[in-house]
Amino acid sequence: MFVPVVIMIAIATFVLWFDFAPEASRVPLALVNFVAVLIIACPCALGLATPTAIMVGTGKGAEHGVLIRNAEALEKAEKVTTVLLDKTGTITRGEPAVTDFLPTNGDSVAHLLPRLAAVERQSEHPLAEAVVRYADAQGATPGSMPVTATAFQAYEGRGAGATVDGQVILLGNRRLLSEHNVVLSSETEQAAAQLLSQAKTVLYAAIGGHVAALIGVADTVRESSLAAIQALQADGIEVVMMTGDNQQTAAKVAEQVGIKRFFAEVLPADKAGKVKELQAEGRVVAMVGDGINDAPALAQADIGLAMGGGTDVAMEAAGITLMRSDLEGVVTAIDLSRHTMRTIKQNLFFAFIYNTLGIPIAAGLLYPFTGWLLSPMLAAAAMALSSVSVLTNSLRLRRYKRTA
Ligand SMILES: Nc1ncnc2c1ncn2[C@@H]1O[C@H](COP(=O)(O)OP(=O)(O)OP(=O)(O)O)[C@@H](O)[C@H]1O
Ligand SMILES: [Cu+]
Repeated sequence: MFVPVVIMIAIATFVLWFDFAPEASRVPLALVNFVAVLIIACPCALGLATPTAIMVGTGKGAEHGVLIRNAEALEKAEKVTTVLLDKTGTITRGEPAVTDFLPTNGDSVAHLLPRLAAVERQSEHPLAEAVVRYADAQGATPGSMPVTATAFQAYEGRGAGATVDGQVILLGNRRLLSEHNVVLSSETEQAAAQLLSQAKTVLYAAIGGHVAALIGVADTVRESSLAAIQALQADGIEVVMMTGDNQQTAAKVAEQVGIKRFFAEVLPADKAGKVKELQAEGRVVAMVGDGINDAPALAQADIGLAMGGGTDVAMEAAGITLMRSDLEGVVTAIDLSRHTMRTIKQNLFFAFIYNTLGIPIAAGLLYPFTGWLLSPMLAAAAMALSSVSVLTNSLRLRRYKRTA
């Protein structure tokens, strides 16, 4: 579009000068102005406008621990209206630790713990690791035979199960037990409610179809989470939380960090669906997560941000990786995107104004009134100047400091 129009203007310039200029000088004048139009119209500044700003912006991001893998993420971040945060490992540290171990039917801890740990040793879930770590720290009864679990089964988003000493052991959330028709006594319910009220995750262990223990697991909220979430909200961005954890624990954590809307008990397979739901409400969604099961949601979101300490799968699915592993990076990414996009708009203006003002002058439009003509040399200088101003403007981004 641009090129044919410029060529047409150049040809028109030639023809008009040829027709209207004095006989003697009409060929050189027509030729010189023809060339001047072509030179001033050279869109090199236009071509530099976006990539230079993106380059400087990306470098600036890296300096602040925000690794931008694709330019598209940087361009889109300014349009984000909703930030969807995974709970575990994103808002919280993702270092769960067992704080309570409550046998519920008379079995001793020494009897239960090695059996439950044997099941969890075969699971890769962070909560399973917490149970194993706890069991190891308690020192499984010395001299006793190591317990082995067979027929291990992982229940996605619910827990795990295996057979130990010929008995089926189930370990996971409430849903896992309900699905296996294990009923809870009212005392057990109360003990669980007590743990839940402390923002702990409760794991229910059933042996042979009966509840045998409750395990309380705590994961602390990162110190920086609250401030980052408040900064986003102050910017008019809605912050939503999503987790596979239970309703009560989710509500507690959300409350601690000032989040009003959250989705709890979301199965791993449904996480991407939640992103779609928000997008269907007309929101531009940035998803922040760390786990393997966050990857589809990260890919579905308009921008995916992965925690640097998280899984490789998450980082691969995300356009941006936060090296400092805290939510500050989300604020920086969005703020940086705004600055970069503003720079790009200014650049396009600079590039465009040179061309649009330059072309008519080069064509000799002002000649009849002022006697002004743009020699090809000046045209070349003007063109170079537009590129220089675009570059200088992009380099201004190097002084970027986060404002929020
Ligand atoms: N190996 C396991 N052992 C015990 N409980 C488990 C196990 N795997 C899953 N669960 C239970 O299922 C729930 C959901 O697990 P899921 O992996 O979907 O999310 P999450 O780890 O709780 O957190 P988030 O979604 O915030 O990253 C856990 O909160 C836990 O109660
Ligand atoms: Cu040029």
